Amino acid sequence: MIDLEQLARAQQAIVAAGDELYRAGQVPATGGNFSVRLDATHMAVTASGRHKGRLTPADVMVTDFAVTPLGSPQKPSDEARLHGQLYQDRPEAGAVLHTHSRAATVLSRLIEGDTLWLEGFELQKAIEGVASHDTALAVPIVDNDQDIAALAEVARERLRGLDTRAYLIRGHGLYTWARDMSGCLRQVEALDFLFDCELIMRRTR
Ligand SMILES: CSCCC(=O)C(=O)COP(=O)(O)O
Ligand SMILES: [Zn+2]
Repeated sequence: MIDLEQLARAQQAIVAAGDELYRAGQVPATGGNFSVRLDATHMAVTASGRHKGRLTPADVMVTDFAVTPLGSPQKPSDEARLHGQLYQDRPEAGAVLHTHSRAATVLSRLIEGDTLWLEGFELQKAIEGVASHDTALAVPIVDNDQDIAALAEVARERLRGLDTRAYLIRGHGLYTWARDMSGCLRQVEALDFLFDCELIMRRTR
């Protein structure tokens, strides 16, 4: 049984996140998708194809973590499986944001390996679990795939056993998760700042 007041709060949080992220250039042209954990098996997630800067609560639907809709005729985000999988595998995840910024898109293409290493930036501490600028922050990278089930399996294997709060899909964008939506928004902002810094440093090397 879904708690309807909790669902309404989740819908509001997702609508507000879309507005903030669109204004920040993080989700152009309907890109991106967002979710909030509702209970042990369900999430509130954006419906597919919506403009993320112009969401209303009706654009946020309930599915289980296997992406079966609950009481909605709408189609969930094409990438909802990636959200559900994170809630299944990461008990610490209360909210998940997927964004398509320029920096995430370009930097993930410039790196040939499967990891972006960020080191020496004070803002690394904005990521949950990071206590010092002095530790290297690893952001796993997986190759993009239009087959979301296949992409989900590759991401699950890549993340297995890692204490991370984010990964990049090459040429596509960022997934990040946190205890709640405000932590998740902070991580999107911090990671994108760090991606920008890394791009500038690579240009000046
Ligand atoms: C035009 S963006 C292509 C699809 C995508 O990557 C995305 O993030 C949005 O898909 P959704 O089904 O969640 O709207
Ligand atoms: Zn996407």
